[in-house]
Amino acid sequence: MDLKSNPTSPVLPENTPLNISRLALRPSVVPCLSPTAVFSAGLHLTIPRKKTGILDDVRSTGWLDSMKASSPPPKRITRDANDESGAADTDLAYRIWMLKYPSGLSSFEQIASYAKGKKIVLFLDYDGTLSPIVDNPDCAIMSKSMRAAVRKAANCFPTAIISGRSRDKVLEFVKLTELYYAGSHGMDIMGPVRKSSYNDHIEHRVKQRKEVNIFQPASEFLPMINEVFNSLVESTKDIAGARVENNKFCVSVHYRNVDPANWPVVGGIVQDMLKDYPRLRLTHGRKVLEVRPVINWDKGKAVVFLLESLGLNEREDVLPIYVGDDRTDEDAFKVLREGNRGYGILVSSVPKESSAHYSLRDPSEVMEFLKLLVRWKKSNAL
Ligand SMILES: O=P(O)(O)OC[C@H]1O[C@H](O[C@H]2O[C@H](CO)[C@@H](O)[C@H](O)[C@H]2O)[C@H](O)[C@@H](O)[C@@H]1O
Repeated sequence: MDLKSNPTSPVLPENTPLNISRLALRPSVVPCLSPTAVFSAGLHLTIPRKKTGILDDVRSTGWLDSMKASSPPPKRITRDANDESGAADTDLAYRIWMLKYPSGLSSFEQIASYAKGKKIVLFLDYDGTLSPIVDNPDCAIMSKSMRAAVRKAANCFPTAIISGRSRDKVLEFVKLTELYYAGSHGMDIMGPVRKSSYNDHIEHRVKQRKEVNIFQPASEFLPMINEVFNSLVESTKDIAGARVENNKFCVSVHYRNVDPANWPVVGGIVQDMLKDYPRLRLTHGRKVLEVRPVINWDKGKAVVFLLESLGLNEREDVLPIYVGDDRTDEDAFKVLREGNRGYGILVSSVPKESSAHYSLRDPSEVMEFLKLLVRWKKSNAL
């Protein structure tokens, strides 16, 4: 079948570029405060605009600015006197940002009181949430203590990992069979066996002596994704540090280790390639360009699908909690916020505009949060 010209449901009618404006950073949360930053009565910061920071507003320009803004700068190890004041400004901006996105740890009592009498369902992103961001994607190993925390959480609550990675890769990292897994940004779901309105795309399998449903709404894109993967490997092979990852139903083009002077070259290669594939689109992650099918499917849809498969969708007595760090997690945060269904928790060490309700600074805080949930569940079961 010629996928370049043959749309099928749930494929969108036309190429839908990333809506950068909805991901835009508000000037009031940019962390690089100058001494002239001004407070207004409503704890609002007025920050003179600078066009040099990595967190510059991404609305004004296209994909290149989006690439620059895609990940917080690495933490400095040494600081001079000026850096100290910069660090204080950054910390202040973070604390102000937390008024809007309170810490999931310090607000735990509030979350727990809302969860009382409800069944919690946990959704966890992988990179940047369960494992710290590292330079080499193959080395994003999950710590033993994090694995233990996830295992304990999964013994208390239905738990799913929703990742941009291929499902096999994320299972290889996490190594826990008691979870549900959604790879390729939710386009490859291994979930519980139950009736669902998505029957057309569901395949029933037995895996590890367990009956599971495999849901792959973009399965017909597989040959195209492979073709694009091979072509991107070839066209980026001479760019030092560039790395192309096959995530089964999407392709990641990493530029974290590419000299920033060459970012436009990487971006240009991906943009040029997309011209030949109008049924693929580009999204941005943390120092990564993601090429994926233009289908009406994302991590938010995957959350709803899994809730439905578990028989827990749209129930007053169910509280879904989604923890994630990336732009693609925003689709899930939105679903939870818009339907007033549950809580999104953004993992970020820098202020970011988000549809999440709460925040956690880094994976170590995610682990603490999971432990608190388990402790709370056990003390409530007594
Ligand atoms: O949805 P996620 O589980 O967060 O996956 C999103 C992407 O994560 C990985 O890339 C990111 O983490 C790498 C390891 O820390 C880092 O080197 C890279 O810069 C980040 O973008 C993964 O490699 C991608 O394929 C995923 O799409």
